[in-house]
Amino acid sequence: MKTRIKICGLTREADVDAAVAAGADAIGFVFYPPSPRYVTPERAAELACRVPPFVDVVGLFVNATADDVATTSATVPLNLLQFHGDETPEFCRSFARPWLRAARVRPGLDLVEFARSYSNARGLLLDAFVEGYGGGGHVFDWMLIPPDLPGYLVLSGGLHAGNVGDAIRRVRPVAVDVSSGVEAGKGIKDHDKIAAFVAAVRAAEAAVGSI
Ligand SMILES: O=C(O)c1ccccc1NCC(=O)[C@H](O)[C@H](O)COP(=O)(O)O
Repeated sequence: MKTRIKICGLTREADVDAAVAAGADAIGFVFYPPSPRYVTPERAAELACRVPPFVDVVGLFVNATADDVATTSATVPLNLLQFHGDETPEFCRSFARPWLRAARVRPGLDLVEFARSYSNARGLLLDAFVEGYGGGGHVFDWMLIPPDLPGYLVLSGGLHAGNVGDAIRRVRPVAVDVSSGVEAGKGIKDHDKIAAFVAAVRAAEAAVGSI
């Protein structure tokens, strides 16, 4: 089965074009001001105009106010909201728009219980537990992922062309998400790394599919 790909933290037109051309299924904009990948809703709206139909535009929030989420959602044509902070299930559900719940994985976090409490999410994005909430370029221990995790699993955290094949073979996520692993610098994507990442995903899914 196809492993879908989200490229996150885009800030430039050329990088949006490169992600789309490489075959990304989703691109992500970070609406968290402390992040070096932060873009304003107005900037994201400009960038989103370059995204063709059937490529999702994902808006990422960390403990934003309901007004900020609503205002951003009215400014940018977001297909999915991604909540990456401490947002409650009620908060996540309150925008009448599909959403992803990020879980910052660490020992002791009951991921099955976490997934059940966010059962209305379109998917559970498993990321490393890093300072600054995300975008850290760190791999968490995939052995912490329970085999009976309900819902759709999006694997994130420190992925790159060199490890995403192993990630797909071991975890079998429905999608993978990457930011640092395809960058030349924070918020500056490396187009060769994007292409290499997508190629590695395609090679791995072909190999898994043949098993
Ligand atoms: O990308 C950021 O700067 C960021 C900041 C705060 C919260 C979340 C953030 N990114 C969320 C993502 O979905 C990233 O793609 C994910 O954390 C993986 O990042 P990386 O390990 O750098 O590939």
